[in-house]
Parts: sequence; structure tokens; C-alpha cells
Amino acid sequence: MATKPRAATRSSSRNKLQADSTSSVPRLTRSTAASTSKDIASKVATAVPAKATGRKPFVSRDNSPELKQPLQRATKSKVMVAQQKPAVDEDSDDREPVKAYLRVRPDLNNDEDASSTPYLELMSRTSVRMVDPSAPSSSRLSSINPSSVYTFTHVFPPETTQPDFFARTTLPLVKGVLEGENALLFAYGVTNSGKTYTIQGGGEEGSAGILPRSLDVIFNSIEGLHGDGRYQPVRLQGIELADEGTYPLDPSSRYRASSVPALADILQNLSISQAEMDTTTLKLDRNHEYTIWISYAEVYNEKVYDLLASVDDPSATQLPPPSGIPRPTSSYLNLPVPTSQSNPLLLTRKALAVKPCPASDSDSGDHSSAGRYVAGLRQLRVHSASQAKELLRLGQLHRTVFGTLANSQSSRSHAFVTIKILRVHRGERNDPTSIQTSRLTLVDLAGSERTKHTQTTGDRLREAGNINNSLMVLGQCMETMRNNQRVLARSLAGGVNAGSRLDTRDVKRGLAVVPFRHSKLTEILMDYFVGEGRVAMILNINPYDTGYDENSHVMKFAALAREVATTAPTAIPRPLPKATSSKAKGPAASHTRKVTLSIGGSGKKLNETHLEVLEEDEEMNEGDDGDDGDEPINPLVNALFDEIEMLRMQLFEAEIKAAVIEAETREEVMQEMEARMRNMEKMYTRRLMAEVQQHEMKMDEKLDMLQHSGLLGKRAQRQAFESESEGEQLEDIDEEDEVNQSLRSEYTEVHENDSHSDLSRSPSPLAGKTKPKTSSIKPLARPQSAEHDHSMIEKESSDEEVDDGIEDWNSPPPTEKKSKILKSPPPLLFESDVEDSSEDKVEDLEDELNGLTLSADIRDSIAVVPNKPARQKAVASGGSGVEYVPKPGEVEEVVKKKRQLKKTSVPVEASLRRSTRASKAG
Ligand SMILES: Nc1ncnc2c1ncn2[C@@H]1O[C@H](COP(=O)(O)OP(=O)(O)OP(=O)(O)O)[C@@H](O)[C@H]1O
Repeated sequence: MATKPRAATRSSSRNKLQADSTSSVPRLTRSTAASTSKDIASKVATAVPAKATGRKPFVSRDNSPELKQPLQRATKSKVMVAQQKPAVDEDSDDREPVKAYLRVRPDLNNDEDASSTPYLELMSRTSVRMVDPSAPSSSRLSSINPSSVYTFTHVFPPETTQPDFFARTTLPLVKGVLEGENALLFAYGVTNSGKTYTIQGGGEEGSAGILPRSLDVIFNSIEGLHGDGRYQPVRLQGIELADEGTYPLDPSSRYRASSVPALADILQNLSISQAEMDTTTLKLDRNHEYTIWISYAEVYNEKVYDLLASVDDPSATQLPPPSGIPRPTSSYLNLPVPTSQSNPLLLTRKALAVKPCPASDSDSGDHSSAGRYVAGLRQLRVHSASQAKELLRLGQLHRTVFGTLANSQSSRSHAFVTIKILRVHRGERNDPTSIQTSRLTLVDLAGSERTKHTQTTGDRLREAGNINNSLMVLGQCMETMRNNQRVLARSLAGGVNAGSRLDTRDVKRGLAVVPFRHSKLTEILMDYFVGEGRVAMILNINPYDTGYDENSHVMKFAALAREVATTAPTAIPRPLPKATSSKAKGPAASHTRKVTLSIGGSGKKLNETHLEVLEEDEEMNEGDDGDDGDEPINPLVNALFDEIEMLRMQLFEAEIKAAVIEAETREEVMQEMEARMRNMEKMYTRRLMAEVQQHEMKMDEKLDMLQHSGLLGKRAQRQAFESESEGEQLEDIDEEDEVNQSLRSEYTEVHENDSHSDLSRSPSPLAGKTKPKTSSIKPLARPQSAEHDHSMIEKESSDEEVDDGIEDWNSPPPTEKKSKILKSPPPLLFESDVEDSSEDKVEDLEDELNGLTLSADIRDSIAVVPNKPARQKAVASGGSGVEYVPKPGEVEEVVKKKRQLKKTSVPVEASLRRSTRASKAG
């Protein structure tokens, strides 16, 4: 009877391959090396041998026949086997990278100022940029780029809701677990970044985290498909018969923490909400029955503790034995408060050992591939989501109590919740070998802040050191796995290119040992990385209250994790283990600390509880979980292994140190170079500015010279003349008329004055200038001596200098002066020069004006000596007065000189303005 189904299975395998060879020709045309490479990749990605995995999760009882005992194989499943096995075999390299999700915590201070997150910028749905705010702004512009772009599977901005986050990250894993896959999800980030909020949730409506939601979805989906719990899980993936009388369990029974009003009632600040429910339901194969089991552990100070150790299990015929020493009360949740200081309450908890699973747990029968488990960790069955949440609440309470006792506001331990699902086909519920186990582990890691930032001392320092150590080892494991995978890929590529067969032993030899055993955290998680399981990581980041350094460290960790691939998970039925036998337990070391716990606050009575916490070390030879203690372990091999790991660690540390020194040196050199470049930049800028100023001054001087020489004015005049053409000419004519008139009026006035007094003088030319030029020509008094007048006019008209003085003080300088200026322009380098030259100009002009006054005296006599045509004109005018008639060309001459004077006055004015400005500035 036993051989027939086995033959059927083998034949079905052959059928599968045959079917595949015809249906999947392209796949089979790949080189042998390539297919070998897949096989190797799935098995030797790390130095710790992986389990024989790669089988697809089944969707019905028939699609994983090779996992079951031959006796249980039904012939009717052959067809399905033939169809599905090839896919299983070919896809044995079901490796996928670790998924990394980034979640940005909102600003809880409601700080709307966006500048409070200067170093984090969301670039897309999968990437963010971080810019080091401490980097000097100049270096941001330089070639040295202080910003880094990090890529994730998905980036969740601060406004992401809990349901949305759950649906995108955890729901696919929950689905996989219900179908027989294993999955690990851990939250990583610095303190206060939202890890606990993400996993467990907040207190508000709709803020339940991924853990309660996962439980809701699981129980929604298996509604009506509950198994009877005849078998219970042991270790990592083993199954054993449940204790008699523990099943069937009344689903309405509840787990209890305490029968005494206790500390548990006071420390009720727990975030796992009972009221809220996620209504998502997944479609499952209804031919299966499911039982759900929960375990809750924490790693604190490199010791593993069971957070459900003291929970009263209603299914157990007797309560778990009280741990520790007979003192006032037993386990930590049954705490009467307060107690006196002289008789402190003793809290005991025992650390659990992490042990290798027995070979029987491995489907390959290989001891090394069976993984490691926490010996003595309770796995409690739950029948409903609310029961599960209640249990987790108690575990959370336990964690909070001990966290509070450790005087810590934040989670200083790594908390692991594992939801284990046992699934069996209804028709095979009595066959333990057909039971499949799958598990989902959610890990809330302790904050990743570094000790140098937290300035911790004493116990806190030890705590922080252990946290950092475990997180560092996790990083090292990932790095080694990634390097191994690269080595492997290179070897495979080389083998394929060379067309040679690959020797797996050679490939294995080139792989490094992954240091999982260097910390409890990695030891527990190891199975997900080396064996089977899908791994996802949530990066929590709080850009508001935490620094750039801390968060960039977290980002780098994520970047590393994303480069690691894990093997796709599989559900494997396990053989029933041998009967368990108790073994002699070795003495356990213990660590005791005394703590005073104060409870109370505003409006509450202050209670003080004096506690003594006894943390016992794990027992070295505990054999309560079956045959794992029987595994033959060669002490020499173990010692050598430890030696290798130690050396590797030393090498790793040395490399890290060297890398750090190199990075620091580079940074120093870079900063020095930048400083130098900045200094040079400043120096050149100063020089440039000085040159620009000099050029401006020179330009001003040149302009001054040009203006002094009248070149600029002439050009402008010429241009104006060209543009205005005729109109300008008309203006000139007007101006000539004006001059003509003013000469006449002066002439008239002179004669009028002469009629009153011979000694009176004509008004000064300046006064004449202020007079309206449109003054009408009065009838002139008859000149006393017309001949004298005429002779004087002739004399004056022959004297150019005197004529120049007639005009206003804007009149152009004499021609000799102009040429003088052209020949030697006055240097205007110093203020005093400017002032001197302008003062000189003013003095010159005043002299000219004085000369003008003198010429007025002369003009007195001019008016009375009209020339002949003038006299004739006077007669023609009716004889009422003598009118002055200018000589031919006289008016034009005066106009010309007037213009010249105007031009000369412009540079003088400019010089005056500049000297005024300079004196103000001085
Ligand atoms: N997405 C979010 N939306 C609203 N509040 C949040 C969010 N994330 C975190 N918080 C709040 O921020 C605070 C800190 O979060 P939490 O305790 O989860 O941080 P943590 O990373 O677990 O810290 P520790 O490592 O110290 O335990 C809590 O008050 C929490 O309610």
C-alpha cells in the first residue's frame, strides 16, 4: 500500500517533466549552466545552507503533492501534479528582493512651516531626496553634492492613512500566509519615528495598525473554516499532538492576565484597539481548515523573553508554573500595588534560548537547514480577532511594564509577534504530515539612534549598545548576503560565458559566512533570509524631530536591504516529531535590578511601587522541545566556526574603520579645498570690483574730457540739428531776432538813461538776462551826440572780448581756452583737483562777467553813435527816436558765441556736481 502511491508520485513527476518538455520549449533551451545556476542561487545564496525550497504555494490540496507522504496522495491529483510541477521546478529560483517601504511621519506639532523639513523632499512615489542641512550652502552649488536620492518600493507621505498603508504593504503578505507562505515584516527607524504606531496603531478612530488589521483579515477570511486544534505547532515549523483536554477549546474563553486588581489596570495605555475592525476578506480555498496561533516575544539586552509567559491559558489543564523564586507575588502581571520598600515585589522572567531546529523539522532532513527557534516560547491558539488582540494587549502590557521599569519612555526592545497558521485539508485532518504551517512575523524594532546622540550612561548605555549591536549585525547580515549574491551571480555569469559546468562546491567556497549568530535578533530572523520567506521592511522616518544623520543612517540601511534577495516562501508539511522527553536543566544565571515605579500624576494619587526584577539567563541544556538537544554537535567544529566568525567580524570591523577613516579624510580634504576655493573666490571678487571701479572712474574722466573738449556736445548738437532740420533753423532765426531785439532794447535803454543822467550806467548784462526778453522797444530819446555813439559802436563791435562779455555767464569760453583744454585735460583723480578746477572755472567766468560789466560802459557810448544806415532807419521810423540797426553778421556772431558759452558751462556744472557729491560722500 505504501509503494503504490509513491510510484504514482514518481510517475507523476515524470509526466510533469514530459509535459513541460513539450509545452515549454523556450525555457528548456536554456543552457544547463543557466538552469544549474538557478538551482544554486536558490540554495547557496548564503553560507548558511538554505532549505530545499522553491515550491510554489499550493492553492488546493493537490497542487503540492511532493510535500506529502505517499500514502496521502490521491490518484485523482495526478493530472494537476503534471500540470503544476514543471512550473514549480522551473521557478525554483523564486528569489525576490527585500521590499522596502518608506513612511514619513506627519508633523505632530502641526507646524505648517514647510521649512521644518528642509532635508527631506519627496521626489516621486518611489524616491526621496535628502539634503544635508549642515552642508555649507556654497558646497551645494559646488560639484560636491551633499544630497542623496534614495529609492524605495514605495514612499508613503505623511498623510497616508492606516488602512491605505496596510492594504499596500501587509495585505499581500497576509494573503500569502493564508496560502501557505512565510513572511517577515519589520519596522525600522529612530525613536519616535512611528514604528509602534505603524505596527500596533494609535488610540484614535481609524488608526489601528497593521498587526490588528492583519488579524482582522485573517479571521474574516477563515470564517467557518476553523480547525479543531488537534495538532499544535512546535518550534519553527514542527507540529505535535495537542495536550489532551486542551481541545476543542471554547472559542468564547478569554485569556487573562490577572485575577487581582493590579499594575495591569493602571498601565492601560495600550494602543491595540479592540473596537476597530478591518472588514477586508480574502477568498480562500474552502476545502481547508485553519487554526491560528500567536506568540509574542521581545529581545531586550540580547536576551529573548516571552511576553505571553504569564498569561493564564484557559485551554491549559493547569496554569504555567510560576517562574522564579517564592517571593511576595508570582508573575509580573499579577501585581498588587503598592508594596513597601522593605518588601519589594519580585518580578521574575526567564530568558529563552535560541536553538537550532532538529533535522526532522527540515523537509530535506538536513539539520543545518532546519532553522533556529526560541525554545520555550509559548504559542497560544486564538479563535477570533478580538481574542488575538486581547492576547497581544497582554503581551504589550508586559512589554510596557518592563519598559517602564527600565525607566524608558520608548521601546528599548525588539518585539516579535508571530501569527502562525496551520492548514490542513478537511479530508486529511487526522494526518499530521499533511498539515502545512506558515507564519507571518511582525517586528517592531527598537529605535536605531546612536549612543553619541542620546548621551546615555550606565544601564541605558548597555541597552543602547545592545540595540545598536543587534541592528548593526542585521546590517552586516544583509551586506554579506548581498555580497554573496553578487559573487554567486558573477560565478554563474562566468560559468555560462565559458560554457563550462559549474561546480557548486567552488561557488560555495567563495561565499562568506553570514553572521546571523552574532545577535539574538538576527538569529531569530535568520530563517526568513536563508530559508524561505518573503521579507518586507518599513522604514519609519520622522524628519521633524530627528536629525539628518540619524535618518540618513536609516536610509542607507534600506538601500542595503533592497539589494538582498530572499527565497520565495513555501508551506511544507512536517513529520510528526518524536515524543518529547524532559532533560536535566542546567543552572541558570540571573541578573537582578531594583526599580522604584511611580504611578500617578496630575489629579491622581501618587503610588510608588518597589520592584525587584529578576532576569534569568536561558538554560543551556533545555530539552523541553523535543530532539534538538540530541543533535550531534562537534565542539571543535563549533569552536572553529566561532573563531572564523570572530575573525570575520574583526576583519569587517577593520574594514569599516578603514572606510570610516578614509571617508573622514576625504571629507576633511574636501572641506579644506572648499575653504580655499571660497577664499580664492572672495579674493578674485574683490579684485574684480576694484578693477570695475577703476574702469568706471577712467570712463568718467574720459567723458569729462570729451565734454570739456565739447566733442560730445557738438555731436549731440549735430544730431539734433540733423533730426530737427528746418525747425531748428527757424529757431535759430528766432534766436537771432531775439539777440537783435535785445541789442536794440539795450541801445534804447542806454539812450533813455542818458537823457536823464550822463553818468548812469546801462544795467548789468546779468540783470539784462533776468529781464524778460520780450520787453517792447521803447521810443528812444534823441541822442546827444550821434556821431560819438556811432564811433563807440564800431569800437565795440571790433572788440570780440567785450562782445563775449555781453552774453550771460553760460556763454562759451573763448576759442583759445577750448584748445587749451583739449591739449591738456585737467586730471580729476582727486577731489581737491575737481574742486580746484571747478573753482578756477567759476573764477574765470566771474572775470568774464566783470569784463562784461566793463563792456557795458563802453556800450554806453556805442548807442549814441549810430552808423549811417541806422541813422537813415531812425529817420524812416518817423523821427520819434533812434533805432539800433546791427552791423551785417553781428547778430550771427553773437548767437555763435552764446552757443559756445553754453557748451562750456556744461562740464563746469558737471564738475561742480561731482565735487559736491564727493564732498558729501567724504
Ligand atoms: N503616521 C502617524 N500619524 C499620526 N501620528 C503618528 C504617526 N506616526 C507616529 N505617530 C505618533 O508619533 C508618536 C511616536 O510614534 P511611535 O511611538 O510609534 O514611535 P516609535 O518609533 O515606535 O518610537 P520608539 O522607538 O521610541 O518606540 C506617537 O505619539 C504616535 O502616535
